[in-house]
Amino acid sequence: MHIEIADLRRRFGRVTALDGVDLTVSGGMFGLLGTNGAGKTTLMRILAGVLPATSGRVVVGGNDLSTRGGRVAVQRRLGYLPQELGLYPDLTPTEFLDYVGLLKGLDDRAARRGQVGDLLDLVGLSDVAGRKLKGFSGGMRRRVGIAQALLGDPTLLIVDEPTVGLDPEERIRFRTLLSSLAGARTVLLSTHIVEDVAQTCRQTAVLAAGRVLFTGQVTDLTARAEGVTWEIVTAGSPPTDGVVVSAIARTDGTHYRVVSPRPPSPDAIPVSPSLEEGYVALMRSATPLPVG
Ligand SMILES: Nc1ncnc2c1ncn2[C@@H]1O[C@H](COP(=O)(O)OP(=O)(O)OP(=O)(O)O)[C@@H](O)[C@H]1O
Repeated sequence: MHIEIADLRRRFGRVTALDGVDLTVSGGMFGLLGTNGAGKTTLMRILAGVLPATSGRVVVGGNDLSTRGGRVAVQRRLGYLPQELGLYPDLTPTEFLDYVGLLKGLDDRAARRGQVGDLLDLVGLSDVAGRKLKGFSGGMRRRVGIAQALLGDPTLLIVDEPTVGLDPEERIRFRTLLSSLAGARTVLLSTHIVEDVAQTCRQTAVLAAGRVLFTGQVTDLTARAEGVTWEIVTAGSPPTDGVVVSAIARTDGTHYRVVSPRPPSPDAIPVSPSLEEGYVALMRSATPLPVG
């Protein structure tokens, strides 16, 4: 589903959460990166039709979100997993999904129950379908969350920071699930975890202080750190020039990877960057250096 955003602004009192966002999203999985407070949740909530924009234009699948008709049309084709999804602790996943299905207008009881069963299968929760939600781990809760978002077979799936707080194994499992859902759908994934985008998305955008700093192919964001990423191996003190992205202690010394416009030491070796290093290079180039 095609999304077109033009000069989108949203203020909360004196806080400007979105400050003139222009963005185009087409099918597949799209990663929205940004630090805490960058405006990701605000953008997701506007796209989901639960928060109005202050100004600007958002068109989703040909529907203008500034009109009620447009919002209703989009909500019919939308699945949304907000950052904080309230689950009813005394319900089982089957009961919870059945309830959300009713709210989404899936009136045919047998068809709804069928869909709930299929979705529990898809997210790997069939074995615990009869257990109360209050005993579920963070990863299991997130999987219930994605199942409720998928009720009604939406063509657009919006997921806000879905991997926060998950252990590494759960995180990998969850993002693999998201990738598998992106085939025929557009999946918009908001996150501050660069690795989630590196592993799942071809297209990405980076938000900072309510503005789009970058939008395009993930490989082009990685390329931002081309020629400015270095490796240094030393048993001495850490490099002070540039941003140290990783430090791994090995028998021959600590291996530092550094993003810096200049070689951070005479024996620094230029290396191929990762997406995380591309992100760091972008953020660094966008941050004015302190004067003096
Ligand atoms: N309902 C609100 N009332 C007042 N300020 C808000 C509201 N929602 C968001 N903001 C402010 O807007 C800015 C953007 O917030 P937003 O939650 O969209 O960022 P984010 O990128 O999703 O960050 P996080 O990853 O921390 O959720 C922040 O300064 C935040 O404090």
